[in-house]
Amino acid sequence: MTLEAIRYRAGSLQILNQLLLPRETVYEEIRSVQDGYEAIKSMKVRGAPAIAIVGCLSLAVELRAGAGGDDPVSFIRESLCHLTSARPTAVNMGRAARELMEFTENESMEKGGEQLRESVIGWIEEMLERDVNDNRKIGNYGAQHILSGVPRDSVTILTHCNTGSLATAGYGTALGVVRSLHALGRLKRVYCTETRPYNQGARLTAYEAVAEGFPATLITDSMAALAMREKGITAVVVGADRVVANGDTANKVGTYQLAIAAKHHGIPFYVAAPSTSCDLSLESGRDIVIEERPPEELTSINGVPVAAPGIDVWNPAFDVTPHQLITGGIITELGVFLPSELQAALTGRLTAL
Ligand SMILES: CSC[C@@H](O)[C@@H](O)C(=O)COP(=O)(O)O
Repeated sequence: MTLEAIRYRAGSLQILNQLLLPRETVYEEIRSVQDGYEAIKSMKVRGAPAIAIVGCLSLAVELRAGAGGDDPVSFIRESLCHLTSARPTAVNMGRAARELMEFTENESMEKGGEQLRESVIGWIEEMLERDVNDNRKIGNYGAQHILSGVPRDSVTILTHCNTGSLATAGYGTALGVVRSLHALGRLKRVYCTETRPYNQGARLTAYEAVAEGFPATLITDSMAALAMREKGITAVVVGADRVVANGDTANKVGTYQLAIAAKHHGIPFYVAAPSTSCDLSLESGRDIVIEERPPEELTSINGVPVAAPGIDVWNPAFDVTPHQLITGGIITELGVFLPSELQAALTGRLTAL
C-alpha cells in the first residue's frame, strides 16, 4: 500500500491533515486558493514537492469553478504570488509558479476564458503524475548507487524528517530510496530521527514505515551520531527543500549536524530530490531564506507546555548543509551527481553516473 496525502479527482481536492497524524486520519476539502494557502502555512500539508502540488491544485479547483471570468490571467498571477508566500524556503512552489505563469502567458496569446482555464488546469494536473514518476526514478537511481558500494549485503539507512508519500505526490524522495531498497529485498533497516521540533520523523516517517512494513527504528535526533558509530549505518539519505547551484542544500533543521557526523564516521551522505527542488539562480546556500516558525512549536508538544515559561526561543525550520559534506551525491530523477556536477547535469551537459 502507499499512503495518499493528496486526493484529486476531477476538480475536487482533498488533503490528509498531517497535523492530526498518527492519531487520526482525516481528509479535508480544499475549495480555494485561500484554503490551499492556509493548509500549507499551517503545515496540514508539508514537504517541498507536496506544497507545490497542493498549491497549484488549489488554483485548479478555483479555475474549474470559473474563477477569473473572461480574463483569468490576473487571477492566476495573484493566486500564484499568494501561494508562493506561504513558506519561503522550499523552492518547488516558487518554481512551479514561474513555469505556470510563463505557460499561462504564452497560452493567453491564443486563448482566453474557458479555453485558457482548461489548458492551465491540464498543466497543473500533470504535476501529480510527473512527481510520482520522478520519485520512482530517484528511488531506483539512489538504491543502485548505494548498493554499488556493497555488492552483496543488505544495507542500513539513516534518514531525517519525512520525505515519503506524505511529502510528495507519492513514492517519496529519500524515503523513496528506502522503498526501492526494500522492494529489492536489500533493506536491512532504516533508522528515522524523530525530527524535533515538529516530529515529522516520529509522527510521519514512522507511520509510513509501519504502514509499508519497512524494518524501521525510531531514534531521537540526539542519538544519530551514536547510531552511526554503533549500528552499522551504510548511508545517510535525506531530502531537500532547495538545492542551489554549488550543491549546498537546505533541508529540515538537523540535517547539517547529520552530515557532519556522517563525515566523521566515513558514512556516505546523500541528498535525494527532484530537479524541481533545485534552484540554479542562487549560487550558494548563504542566499537561501530560512523560514523561522513560531516559538510554540518548541515550547509545547500537542498543546502541552514542555519548556520553562518566559524562555527565549529560536526556531529555524531548516538548515543548510554545505556541499562539501554531501559525499555520496545528489540523487535526482536524472541520476546521481556530485555537487560539483549538478549544474552541468541539470542543464543537460552531463548524464547520469
Ligand atoms: C521531501 S521535502 C524535504 C524534507 O526532508 C523536509 O525538509 C520536509 O519535508 C520539509 O519539511 P516541512 O515538514 O515541510 O517543514
